[in-house]
Amino acid sequence: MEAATCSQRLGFFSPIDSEKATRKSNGFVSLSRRSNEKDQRIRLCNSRTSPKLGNFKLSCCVKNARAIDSEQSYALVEEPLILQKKSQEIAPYLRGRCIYLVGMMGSGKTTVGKILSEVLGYSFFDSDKLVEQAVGVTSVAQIFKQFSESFFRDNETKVLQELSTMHCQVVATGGGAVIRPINWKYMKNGITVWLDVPLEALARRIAAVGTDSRPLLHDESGDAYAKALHRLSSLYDERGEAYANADATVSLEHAAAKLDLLDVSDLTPTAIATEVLVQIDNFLKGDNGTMGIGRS
Ligand SMILES: Nc1ncnc2c1ncn2[C@@H]1O[C@H](COP(=O)(O)OP(=O)(O)O)[C@@H](O)[C@H]1O
Ligand SMILES: O=C(O)C1=C[C@@H](OP(=O)(O)O)[C@@H](O)[C@H](O)C1
Repeated sequence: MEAATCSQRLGFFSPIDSEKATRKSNGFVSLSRRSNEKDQRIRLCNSRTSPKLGNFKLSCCVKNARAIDSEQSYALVEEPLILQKKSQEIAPYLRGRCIYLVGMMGSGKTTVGKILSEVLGYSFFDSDKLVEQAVGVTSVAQIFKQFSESFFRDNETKVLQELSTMHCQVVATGGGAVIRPINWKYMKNGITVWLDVPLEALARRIAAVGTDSRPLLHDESGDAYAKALHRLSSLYDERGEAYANADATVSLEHAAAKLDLLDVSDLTPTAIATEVLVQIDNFLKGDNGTMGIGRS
């Protein structure tokens, strides 16, 4: 559905091209227009978390509203609709195959994976959480501390083996799942997608949330961004080739360029989820020229 149709369907709003749109600091997107009598403002969904039209939280108020022009804001309103359209387009060709998101720590596997699962009607699993449940602890950090990294890796492989027998799920894998060839055997029962995020952006995200839950990055002292960037760089040197085994790659740099964005940080998780579906579609059509398995 086009955004204009959406707003028209709401019954009391003119087509979108006569409106102004902007994102609020709370993540909501506002559409506003000036009428002869008063300003009207409508709040649509939180575009970061609620891609489904059916989930739009709607409220309308009449007050003096300052409208800000921004082409990017129009895109934000339309993003959930574009995502939904793309998912409807490729769903029949997925035929229930699972989607495995791989990528470095902090690349957005969990955030984007949840959005994808919702729009595709799939279940969502975070393999780290399944390992925690299997071991009976509450954090991966605890597993590394009480047992060892190799104990964690063994359990990660068992979890991926179990998941590989299932259908209709999006799996956010742990950043290191790619290093064991046996894990690829299990993940290749579905479609694997690499979220390729520049290391500087990863370090910024991780510095913002802290490294407590990521034992391979945890360091008590020093500048969090610099430490994270340094450690991520050496992990990436070891793993870069392994990530490239994925069936499809979503390069945030390419995705940002496509949308005329200067910085990958301006890409919303919804836009990234859409790009995942675009790249899966290319893979299914065999457009990547090497491993296409055909859409039908
Ligand atoms: N597109 C994005 N833009 C900005 N921050 C993001 C984006 N995607 C994820 N994040 C943030 O980065 C952090 C790591 O994301 P997460 O989804 O947990 O990554 P992963 O599962 O790959 O480790 C979280 O704080 C999340 O909110
Ligand atoms: O890169 C890695 O080796 C790891 C990534 C983590 O998952 P996320 O990528 O979800 O942070 C988690 O599996 C563990 O801390 C090891």
